[in-house]
Amino acid sequence: MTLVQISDKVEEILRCGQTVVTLGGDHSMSVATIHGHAKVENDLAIIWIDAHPDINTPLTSASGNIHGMPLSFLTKELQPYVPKLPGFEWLKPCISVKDIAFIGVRDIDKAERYIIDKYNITTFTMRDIDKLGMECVLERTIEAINPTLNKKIHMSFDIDSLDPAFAPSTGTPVPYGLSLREGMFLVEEIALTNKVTGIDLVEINPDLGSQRDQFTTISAAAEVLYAFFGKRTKTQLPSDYVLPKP
Ligand SMILES: NC(=[NH2+])NCCC[C@H](N)C(=O)O
Repeated sequence: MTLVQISDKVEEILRCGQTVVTLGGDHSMSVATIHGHAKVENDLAIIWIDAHPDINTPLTSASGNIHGMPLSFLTKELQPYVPKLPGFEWLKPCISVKDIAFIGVRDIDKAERYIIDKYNITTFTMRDIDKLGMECVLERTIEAINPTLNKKIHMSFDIDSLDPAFAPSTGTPVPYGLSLREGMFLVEEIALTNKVTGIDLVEINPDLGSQRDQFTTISAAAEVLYAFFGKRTKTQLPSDYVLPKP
């Protein structure tokens, strides 16, 4: 599927009143999913859970990889710095710097640091998470980008936000990331806002690493989704349960 087709499909599903979950694959996919989401919700909050802020422009990226740039294409304020790329004519910048929050970032390029500082983009690094705890990080995130919860939320979860011990099969792993339980708790809490209508789960690459790495990564991705959709660890008791007596 091309990016335009993904954008149209996301829009179509949302217009039917459904929540969209997209699995990837390269994080550049979020250019399309957020674009499609914003066609339906013109005021959208973005929670970007990732080791990287992915806000390089084509002119600042050292790698040239589009997966490090999606937010620069989407953000209105950055358009003076983003050259028009062939094949991207359909793309309308649709979000604002004030609507983005980064959680879990720990590998920030120079230009990305400049952009985050210049526009004061809400950012919680691993150190912030260590200091504040995840519950507080999410509270502050909501306070910063969606204080009255009047906006719908797009949650973009890059599997490399997790520590490579939990998600080794990914293209750009960065050490000292979220534990799987921190990631699950974060998405459980985000789900409780009842505002999420779009979810990306990206950068899962089963071609990388050993069979065990692949299994670990895919299991972690599944746990994140289960956590979001409410699989609780609480045991369900049948209403007629009786504690046995000797
Ligand atoms: N979606 C990702 N895995 N992004 C990694 C980006 C790494 C680096 N900052 C770059 O721009 O190339």
